[in-house]
Amino acid sequence: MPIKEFTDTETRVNFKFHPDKKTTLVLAPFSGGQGKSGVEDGPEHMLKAGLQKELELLGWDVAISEPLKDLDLDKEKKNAKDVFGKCKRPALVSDSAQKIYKGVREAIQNKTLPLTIGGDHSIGIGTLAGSLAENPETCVLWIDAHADINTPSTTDSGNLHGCPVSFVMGLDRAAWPPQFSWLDSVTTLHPSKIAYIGLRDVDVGERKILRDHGIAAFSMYHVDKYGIAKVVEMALAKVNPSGTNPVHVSYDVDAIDPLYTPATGTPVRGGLTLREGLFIVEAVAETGNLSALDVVETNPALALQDTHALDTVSAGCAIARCALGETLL
Ligand SMILES: NC(=[NH2+])NCCC[C@H](N)C(=O)O
Ligand SMILES: [Mn+2]
Ligand SMILES: [Mn+2]
Repeated sequence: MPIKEFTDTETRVNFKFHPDKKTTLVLAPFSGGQGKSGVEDGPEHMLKAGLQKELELLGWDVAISEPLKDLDLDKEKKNAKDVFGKCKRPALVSDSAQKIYKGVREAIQNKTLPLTIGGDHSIGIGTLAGSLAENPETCVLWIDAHADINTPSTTDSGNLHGCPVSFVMGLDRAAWPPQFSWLDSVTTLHPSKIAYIGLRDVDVGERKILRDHGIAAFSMYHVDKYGIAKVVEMALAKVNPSGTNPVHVSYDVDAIDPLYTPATGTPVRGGLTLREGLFIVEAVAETGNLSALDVVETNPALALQDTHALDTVSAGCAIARCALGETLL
């Protein structure tokens, strides 16, 4: 059978929340949620790799939004006073997340699917809050080696990219840096509406939070035990039992094994194969319920050789394409 070229606008996938196939690439070149610089260059690398054109070839109309355009990241990161308890750079992280929140809301209001490219995972505060503000029914798949659900009380590192989920859930509100109060006006994410896939490096405090709230957490053990197809099915059944709600996928490239995505700040061995990683978003695409996607933690500066950066960036682009229906044509 000849290989079909991806120029059709008709696909077997029906994006129920985006039947017109319009997306906004929300660029989030941000690194304040952790200590390593270079992760802010993720969006530029993915664009240089041709992401926009690739999505257009899949039949998507692509707009670009740059909510952090006026941010002087280097200058803001030097502000030594931006600390609250153990939390590093809360003012910078909160301000940037709020800008991304507005960008994501605007993308949804324009009837486009927000595809946010990071940047470190602290931007997930903004993207999830944006999705929830526009549709409180939104459920979440968090694809990651880490749970990113530390609170200002439980975090050891003080890096806010390890905390986004707890903020969006409104956990440990009393310990929040004051800058995050804008989140109070946004519907919080209910613990029954998030499932993790790919976990293998979860802090002690995070384990307790996951257990206490009965959060669906599929670790690499479950991937090995059940296979990735069954795991995605179980995760979706848990967060979206009716199958009718929008699904926001927040994808940390470190969920995939560092063999395939080495250029990332907190790599953990024993991860998803590249195919397992892509299968997750293909399966979500197939449900037709994808409503938003984040691809985060690509840090080309951490490559030890050229292929490391290329592999990581191309995996990031592949996640975006597969989520938007490439392999289901
Ligand atoms: N988005 C990430 N890569 N997060 C890594 C978090 C690591 C660790 N659990 C922390 O809180 O610091
Ligand atoms: Mn991670
Ligand atoms: Mn993460």
